[in-house]
Amino acid sequence: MLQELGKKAKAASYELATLTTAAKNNALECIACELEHRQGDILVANAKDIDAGKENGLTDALLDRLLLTDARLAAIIADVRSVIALPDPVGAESEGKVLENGLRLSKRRIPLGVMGVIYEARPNVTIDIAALSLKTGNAAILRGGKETVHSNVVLVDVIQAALEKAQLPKDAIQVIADPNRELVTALLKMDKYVDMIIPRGGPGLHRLCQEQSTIPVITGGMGICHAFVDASANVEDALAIIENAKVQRPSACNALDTVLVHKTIADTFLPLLAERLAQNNVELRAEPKAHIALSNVNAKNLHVATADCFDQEWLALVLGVKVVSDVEEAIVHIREHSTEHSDAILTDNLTNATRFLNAVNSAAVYVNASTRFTDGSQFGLGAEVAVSTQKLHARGPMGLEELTTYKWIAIGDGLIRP
Ligand SMILES: NC(=O)C1=CN([C@@H]2O[C@H](COP(=O)(O)OP(=O)(O)OC[C@H]3O[C@@H](n4cnc5c(N)ncnc54)[C@H](OP(=O)(O)O)[C@@H]3O)[C@@H](O)[C@H]2O)C=CC1
Ligand SMILES: N[C@@H](CCC(=O)OP(=O)(O)O)C(=O)O
Repeated sequence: MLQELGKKAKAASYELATLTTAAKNNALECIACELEHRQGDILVANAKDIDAGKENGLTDALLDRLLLTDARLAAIIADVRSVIALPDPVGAESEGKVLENGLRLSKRRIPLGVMGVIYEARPNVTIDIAALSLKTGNAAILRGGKETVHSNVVLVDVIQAALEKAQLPKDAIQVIADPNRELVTALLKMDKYVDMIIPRGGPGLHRLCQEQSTIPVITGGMGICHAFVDASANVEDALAIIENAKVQRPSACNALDTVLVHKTIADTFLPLLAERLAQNNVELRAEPKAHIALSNVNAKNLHVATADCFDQEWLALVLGVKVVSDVEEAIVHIREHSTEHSDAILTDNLTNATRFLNAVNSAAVYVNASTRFTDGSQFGLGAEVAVSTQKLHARGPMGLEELTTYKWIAIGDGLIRP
């Protein structure tokens, strides 16, 4: 079954690679219209996933990730239309030159081919990946989280119906509906048909891909994200940024996990932070110095940090807190504990901001802004296929450009190499 999926995806990818931008945009508009038209079916399927999720004891955060509503569907449709409005990177020529022998050379941007994407139980991701893949002339085989299988089957059915209306191969976007994990492992070996594997998920999934994949992998990895509050930070701004980064959507990979506070402001800043976060029921896990700074505060959610606290991606309303001597100690801590996803410095000191930007090598490094911005839509990329936490060939939110590669175009006139 999987081999058949791969074969069809490969065949579709050859056709997609030569489409005009207008044809691809037309297909995306058909998808937007079909999503509007089939809204009822989609919400019914999603309700089945939600009911099953509740029966299986999914947490509120995971149920929220799974849920579709009228408003969320409208936002998904708007995202498809924003991808239509973006420039198509495919076909762009660069580095054009004529060699002394007359050979005319240039680089032309082309699709990757077929992408295998394994991702969490979030139905909007299905549409995001499909839209970005189609706009870049790629085919995709999708394997979303098992909890979202009803939603994904209907969403891919909607996409395929729209592709047929647009007279494009429906196999451009296919779904693995069987939740058996052995199929994921089998997908990782389909190098004959699949050009790139993109796993969005936790360490178990990444280990599996590292050990089993015979196909290049771009990892959308977990985020252990930090904010360093420097001595010169604007207190009100710092409190608002930390609150946003921790509370606005704690289950996301770009949510904050650890706050590092400069020792000279620890006694004043930490009680204010504890008070602010208590209003949002955030639990603090404080290392000894931070715990002392909080000792006079009636912090009902305060706990002593255990050894592994600073290597946790909480995905919940929990925050590690530590006092550091200066920006250098903050950088050392981040190098040791960060997953190189998103890290921030909150400061009014230009020298320290510059030092942090140069020394911290995460996919997104922020000055005086929330780590929650690491997102394709927020970065103006329309959507994202994943937030890459590796160095090759893409980093951070992967939009259209990151789903392409290039080939050299060489035009001669009967030229031979002497
Ligand atoms: N950087 C990024 O782009 C993103 C990162 N994340 C990260 O993902 C994690 C949370 O998502 P969560 O859903 O819990 O992630 P999981 O890793 O548990 O699941 C993600 C997907 O991988 C599959 N999977 C996981 N382990 C295996 C395995 N051993 N064999 C086969 N398939 C496997 C799951 O399948 P199944 O359905 O069977 O469980 C699911 O489809 C966090 O760490 C978060 O930071 C999340 C979104 C985006
Ligand atoms: N794109 C996201 C971040 C990645 C994401 O979807 O995370 P998750 O909540 O783990 O599925 C956002 O910030 O909106």
